[in-house]
Amino acid sequence: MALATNLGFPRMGANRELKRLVENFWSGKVDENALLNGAKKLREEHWLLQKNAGLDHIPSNDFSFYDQVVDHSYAFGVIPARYKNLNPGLETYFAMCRGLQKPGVDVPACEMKKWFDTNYHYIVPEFEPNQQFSLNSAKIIDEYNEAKAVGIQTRPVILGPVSYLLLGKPIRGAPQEFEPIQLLNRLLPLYEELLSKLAGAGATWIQIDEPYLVIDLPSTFKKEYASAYSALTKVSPQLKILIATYFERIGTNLDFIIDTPINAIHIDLVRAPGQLESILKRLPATVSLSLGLINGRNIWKTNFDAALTEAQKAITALGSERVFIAPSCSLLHTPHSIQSEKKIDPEILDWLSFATEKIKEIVTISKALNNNAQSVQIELDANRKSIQSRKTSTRIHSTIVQQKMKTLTPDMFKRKDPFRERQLKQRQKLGLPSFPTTTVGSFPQTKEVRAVRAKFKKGEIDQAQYDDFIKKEIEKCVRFQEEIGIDVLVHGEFERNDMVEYFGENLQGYIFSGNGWVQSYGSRCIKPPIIFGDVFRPNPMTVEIVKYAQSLTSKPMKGMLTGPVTMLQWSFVRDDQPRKDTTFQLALAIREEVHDLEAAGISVIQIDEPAIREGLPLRKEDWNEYLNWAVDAFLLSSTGVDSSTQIHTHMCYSDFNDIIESIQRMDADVITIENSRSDLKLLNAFEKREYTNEIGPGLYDIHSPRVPSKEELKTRLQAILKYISKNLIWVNPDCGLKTRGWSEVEAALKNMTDIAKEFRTIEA
Ligand code: MET
Ligand SMILES: [Zn+2]
Repeated sequence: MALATNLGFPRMGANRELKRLVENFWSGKVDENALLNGAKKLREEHWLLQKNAGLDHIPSNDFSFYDQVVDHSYAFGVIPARYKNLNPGLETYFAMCRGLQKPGVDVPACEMKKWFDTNYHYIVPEFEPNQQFSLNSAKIIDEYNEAKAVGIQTRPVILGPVSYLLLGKPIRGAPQEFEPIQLLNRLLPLYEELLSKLAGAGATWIQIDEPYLVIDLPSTFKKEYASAYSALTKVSPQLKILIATYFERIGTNLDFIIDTPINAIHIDLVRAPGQLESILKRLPATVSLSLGLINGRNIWKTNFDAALTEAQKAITALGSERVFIAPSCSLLHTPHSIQSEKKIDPEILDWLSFATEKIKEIVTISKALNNNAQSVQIELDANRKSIQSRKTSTRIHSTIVQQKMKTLTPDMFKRKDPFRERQLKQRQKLGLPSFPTTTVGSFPQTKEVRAVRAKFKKGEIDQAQYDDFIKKEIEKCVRFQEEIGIDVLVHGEFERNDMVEYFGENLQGYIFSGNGWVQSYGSRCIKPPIIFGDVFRPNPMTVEIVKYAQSLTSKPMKGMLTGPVTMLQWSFVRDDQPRKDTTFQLALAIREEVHDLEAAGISVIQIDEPAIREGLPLRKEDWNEYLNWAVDAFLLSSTGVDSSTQIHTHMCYSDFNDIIESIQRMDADVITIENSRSDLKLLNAFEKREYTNEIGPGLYDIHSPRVPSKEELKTRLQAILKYISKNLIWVNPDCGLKTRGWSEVEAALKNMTDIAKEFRTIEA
């Protein structure tokens, strides 16, 4: 019998109950008990949902209040010294996630990074050379027991020791030669202890995630993997170990684990379908194969016929008792269910499948394999119909778009003049001081702003009333920026629910879910729009608003757009054409908007590409192909302007060292970047490779409610000056301010502009 299995379920709940719960706890509206009870209820709901669907392996410990990696650090006692004096438990835990300011305490948060190539963020573990680990297995064991108490035998999920160490970084000041992986032997005994506790509690399977197995690793890692898994497989004969890989092909890294006596391997057959055959040939007779056939990163229905063909290959080679049917990765990256989607066009809704539906797909595929197709004939027929309907729908292809794509010429991918000449023209036109100040775009999306938008969407107020409200917000925002002396202003993005959704709503080829939320970091969720067809721009999207904002001030007002690669990365995208083609369609639409903004008198235009790096393929050999078209797409969107028009771009959470040539090739006149959470090491790239254009390295971290002091900002700017020449530096926060409150923003930006002014005189 092929088993129906899952690797992880989204934790937020059908209506983001977890978000509310956690945020209410942070603001003191509910106490710890209510938080714990609410979380327990959610976990139970999710387990039962999977059980009732008919899954054989249901995950536990896939729940988290913030992030599974920080949970893991907490469980293994990897708590940086700066949090050691806080109250143990949730205070320490959440301080690691978000920092903590209270009387006598002021600790910043840990660094946050993107989880491989997803838009999920994890908290980066910090290891000391002399790291002492200590096991606090309560969460993992309790959740296992909790499920058992409602009659569900779960398969606990934990992060594997090698990947865990590789995800972390040495603490500041650690000797150069120290690498966290050197701690493996010290860490393993605690894993053994944990596994033995789980076995003692009755667990029969454990899922150990080793996503690093899909990354390029030197062959010396065979030693680490071998020592880890020969130790862990010895712990208990009754506890079987599944090693999960996902997001890419395992490739030759299979050698690292194939000789260890593990019981099963999970592979991602959506991202890397080509790996099935070679793995089937090499799999030892004692090892089962978990087939990641259901896309855990996208929302389209699985093509059952295609999936069954693949699964059948595995069954023929291994026998059905050695085959698991599974999602490609944890379903964490998909929304909860399509059940609450009332507004999506029924034709398109019929093509979609979210986490809950994917669970059912897994079960149906397993049944078709185990019982014979007739037992699920209705489901198979319905699926064939949906797949066919999507293939042949007239809503997907637009001849106008196809036509436009054929008329692209090479000069649509470059600026008219080189940077130095543009810089002169822009300086003449804009007349900015040295150390010019700006912000990354958004200002606080207050409760009021969101409430008014909700009213508008429900039809409780009309367009004119809504526009009026937005205009007032813009005016307040402009006045504030003028008052504190910001040089390049923004309108504040109050009209935008989200930087991608807003543009998607104004483009053809997109649809929107009402409730398709996916966790991004902590309690923050995003609702990726869905690109289902050819993209084009029927009308200008931002011109009126930016024109209005410009009319309020004599200072330059920055037009604010989301770039093509980010539009792609943060949407659920078509899987029926190459990503490049979709991105170029987006780029062309943005190019038209840039053109219209310039024609409306806007001389500074920012095209945000925060996601360009996260789009990088996980395997280095695939990088060039991606970078070529990604940079081309940005160029296509941004180069149709006069040399005196200043193009900005913005990126966050990126390590630029290895893609600096591509960033240079993007040729933005100014780039603002995030660098305040991850020290200044990001700036190495700009220093060493002599990046030529202007740069605004984020002066402070906007992801935390802390207000940076002037001293702090000054020290940071001084440090930045060591990397970047003073006539190229811009002064700005490290990202948009929409998640912050006004009082913090006012205080922080005031400090920031004061420091810029000070530097103008010192450095003049
Ligand atoms: C994640 S990058 C955000 C950029 C956007 N312009 C903002 O300020 O919110
Ligand atoms: Zn950003």
